[in-house]
Amino acid sequence: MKLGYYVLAAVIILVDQWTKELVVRHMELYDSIPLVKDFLYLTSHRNKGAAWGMLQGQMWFFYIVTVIVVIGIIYFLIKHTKNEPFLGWPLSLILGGAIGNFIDRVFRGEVVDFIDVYIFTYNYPIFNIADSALVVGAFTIIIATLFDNKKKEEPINE
Ligand SMILES: CCC[C@@H]1OC(=O)[C@@H](C)C[C@H](C)CCCCC(=O)CCC[C@@H](CC)/C=C/C=C(\COC)CC[C@@H](O)[C@@H](O)C[C@H](O)CNC1=O
Repeated sequence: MKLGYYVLAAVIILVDQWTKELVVRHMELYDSIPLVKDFLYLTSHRNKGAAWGMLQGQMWFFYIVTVIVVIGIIYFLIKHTKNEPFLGWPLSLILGGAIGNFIDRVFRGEVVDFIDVYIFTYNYPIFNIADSALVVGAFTIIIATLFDNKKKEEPINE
């Protein structure tokens, strides 16, 4: 149970909450500031749901899922990072991201989003630092697990 993992999660939460506070304080809702024309904008947005605005307003569902995710990750960080050290930091990213959005859901009743990306003509749903940490953490674990399984399947060369 490395303290470093919790520090990483705490840093994610602080950066996430700080950026959301800046957006709430200095931007009107739906204000949009182009950072990179046709690609990256800072757009003040709110979401009462999950990814792609799914399950709008189902706050209790989100509270329960987040608490389960957080408890599961803390359990994993305590139990499993001894023999699988590579899992520690992606779990911390997910932990920080989940708590970051949880704080919004509890204190604002909605999540503050502001990272507005256009991939060619597709306007990807506006997200935030917490979402980024969640997705990076989740993908890292998926890929690491795939590689890990692949390694186990490879025949041992005599
Ligand atoms: C990142 C998970 C979403 C995040 O989950 C959370 O909080 C967790 C801790 C609690 C949820 C109740 C449970 C997760 C459900 C899993 C899920 O949803 C499948 C995701 C797949 C993934 C494959 C790539 C898409 C990702 C999309 C987006 C993020 O891309 C970077 C777009 C984000 C925008 O729609 C933005 O408005 C969302 C808003 O900020 C609230 N955020 C959440 O609900």
